Amino acid sequence: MANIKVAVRVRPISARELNLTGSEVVIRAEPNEISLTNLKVSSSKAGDSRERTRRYAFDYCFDSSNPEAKNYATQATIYETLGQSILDVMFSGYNYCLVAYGQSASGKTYTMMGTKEDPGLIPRLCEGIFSKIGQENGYDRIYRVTVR
Ligand SMILES: Nc1ncnc2c1ncn2[C@@H]1O[C@H](COP(=O)(O)OP(=O)(O)OP(=O)(O)O)[C@@H](O)[C@H]1O
Repeated sequence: MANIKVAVRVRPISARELNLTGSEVVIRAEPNEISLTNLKVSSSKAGDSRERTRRYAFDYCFDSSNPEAKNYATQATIYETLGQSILDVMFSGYNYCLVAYGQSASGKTYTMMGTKEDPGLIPRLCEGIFSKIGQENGYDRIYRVTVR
């Protein structure tokens, strides 16, 4: 199993971005692939050396661009897909590092922390840690949880 996994999440277009002229790139997220279509490049590509559609593969791709869509990835979806395996690794005694990377306003804080009403990965993981400890039977293990 690879030691590093990369997940991409597509957030909704903001009102500000909608008003921007020139934001003519269409994003599609499949479970393991993101494709970006530059609408400025014609489908025939006549006289244009640029690719109209570029595809990028990742371990996980979450489409949170449209809450009405069937495949909309909620905060719970992200936790169920990533969080559970993180807990399994942690409870097997390994260290785990979770990093959010992306440009400003791309949704790092929303995904990691979320809101009070709809928490993100970190609060859900904290709950998961304590609920897993609570499920452990017997007194042969002592857990020490620290926040640094
Ligand atoms: N999946 C999402 N669904 C709905 N809204 C989102 C989502 N992701 C981000 N947003 C909204 O987009 C805005 C920017 O997100 P956020 O603050 O998480 O970005 P950031 O990457 O942490 O930015 P910065 O690096 O500048 O701190 C916020 O208003 C947030 O609520």
